[in-house]
Amino acid sequence: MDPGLQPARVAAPNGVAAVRVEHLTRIYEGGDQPVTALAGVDAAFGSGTFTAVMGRSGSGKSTLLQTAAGLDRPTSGRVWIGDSELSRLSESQLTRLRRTKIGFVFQAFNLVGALTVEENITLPLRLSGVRPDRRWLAEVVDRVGVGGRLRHRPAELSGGQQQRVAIARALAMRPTVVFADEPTGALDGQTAADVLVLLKSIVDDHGQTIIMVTHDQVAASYADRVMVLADGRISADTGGQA
Ligand SMILES: Nc1ncnc2c1ncn2[C@@H]1O[C@H](COP(=O)(O)OP(=O)(O)OP(=O)(O)O)[C@@H](O)[C@H]1O
Repeated sequence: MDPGLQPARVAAPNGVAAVRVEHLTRIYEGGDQPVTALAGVDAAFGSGTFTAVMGRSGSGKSTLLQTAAGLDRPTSGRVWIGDSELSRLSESQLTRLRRTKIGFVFQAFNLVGALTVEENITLPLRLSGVRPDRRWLAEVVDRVGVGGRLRHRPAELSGGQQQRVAIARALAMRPTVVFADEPTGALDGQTAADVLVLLKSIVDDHGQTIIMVTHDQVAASYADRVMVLADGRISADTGGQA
């Protein structure tokens, strides 16, 4: 772990963390034996911070991301996105919150091949029926550097460009938090570095909050906090606890 890492800012200026999890537990039933993927995780992710979540395969990283992002319900424990506590929300409220407050970036980009770059970026807005904030969108497109490719299809772009489009799409709604699962896993070293510089600059310049799962120490070095999971628990954390 990089000893030069800065301690995380845990809370937003108004005292509300962008994301908070309390005693988060996820047990998968159904197999021969129940699997405890998360065993009571407590953590707060301050507004404007960039956290890398690391740990060996099977340590619970994806499960933490999925439950914190409201894609999966925990077995017990609670999750807040800003001041919304997810277990209090109905499925439709949760879907709305995911669409408006949360951005996702995945290893496999997950762009829609039949849509243009511009249509991909504005898809979350159309799905939520939200009127686009044209100035913000222009800023996002400019920031990720895909302005010259708006009418192209994803297949016409390089992997790095596709991931930049996915990042623009994740930011289109001005979400409270962006969850990124191995966002550079499919990219070569230089392209990965460019994408990580972009993510970091979005945190530094726009106060965006990013939680990124990665296996890669180099990728983690761009974050201002590194949290390590082992057997569903936090085994190391350069930032503050909840
Ligand atoms: N749907 C599921 N059903 C049963 N067990 C599961 C399920 N999803 C995950 N697990 C188990 O939960 C544990 C944590 O899995 P998780 O995917 O969160 O780990 P991870 O740290 O993200 O791993 P990797 O780095 O390999 O992606 C593992 O033991 C995994 O086998």
